[in-house]
Amino acid sequence: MPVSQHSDKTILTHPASGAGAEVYLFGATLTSWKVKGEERIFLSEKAVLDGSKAIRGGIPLVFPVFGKGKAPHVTASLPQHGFARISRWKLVNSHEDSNSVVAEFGLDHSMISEEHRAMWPFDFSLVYTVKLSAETIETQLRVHNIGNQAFDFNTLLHTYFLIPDATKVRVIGLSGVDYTDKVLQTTARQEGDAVIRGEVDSVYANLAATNIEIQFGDNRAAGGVQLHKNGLKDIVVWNPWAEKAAGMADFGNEEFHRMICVEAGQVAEFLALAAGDSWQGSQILSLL
Ligand SMILES: O=P(O)(O)OC[C@H]1O[C@H](O)[C@H](O)[C@@H](O)[C@@H]1O
Repeated sequence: MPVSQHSDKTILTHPASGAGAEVYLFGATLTSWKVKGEERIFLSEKAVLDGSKAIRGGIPLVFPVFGKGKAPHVTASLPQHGFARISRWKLVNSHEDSNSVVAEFGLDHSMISEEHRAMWPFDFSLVYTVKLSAETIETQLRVHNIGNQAFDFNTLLHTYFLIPDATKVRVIGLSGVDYTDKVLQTTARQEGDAVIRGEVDSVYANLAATNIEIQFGDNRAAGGVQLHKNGLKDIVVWNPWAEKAAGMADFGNEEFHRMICVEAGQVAEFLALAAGDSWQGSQILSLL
């Protein structure tokens, strides 16, 4: 079966190509994308997969706040990155056509904990669609305001890429973009490709470009992944490096060498969604 449901996760298989993906219902977190015989998504060997905390790796979904909300904003008491990544979603639909296999996951206000509902009292519905094709995977989030009052939200497809060597990776497509460096607590303009030489936590705001490349070395021959984004203005680049990694219980001490997060979303500013309105954003990953 191209889409099979197990107790805790959904497995998508693209029969003609052998490509595959796995999505945990907890957080609708995609934890694996295999294409051309290789895993492309980083999942920590220490990731907790029992639903007791956010999954360390894959594509956690950030909603409705990025990082920790700040008073007096209504998101101030929510956990870091919101509740979507720590709520149990359900598989609402699956289908296939000649090119792709699709699974759709849903989360709405009736499915989140009482505690989170009290912290963020809006009526919403999220639909997350994962579309696996022979050489690409598309992940799309739709946000529906089904209540009678407007709400603000951030969202982010917090993608952890599995890479051969963090010191060699280049993130292409950010040159000339202003960013907030959360490590140095400064703002700057990116000149040239973004590279990793230590802890990186940068929020690039309002990119005109829609294609970002995660190139594994100095040229395309080194391989890599293209991230094509749609309706998502901002990009976050993150690598915790040694010291932060050592302080994270669910991240192996040496794992920072083989991962980079390049995260497409709406985080520099909140988006406002009027009662009855919907919004959508997506990314398509493909190999370079
Ligand atoms: O540890 P988490 O809550 O999963 O957050 C992991 C990281 O997510 C984003 O990339 C943020 O920019 C970082 O500041 C944060 O450390």
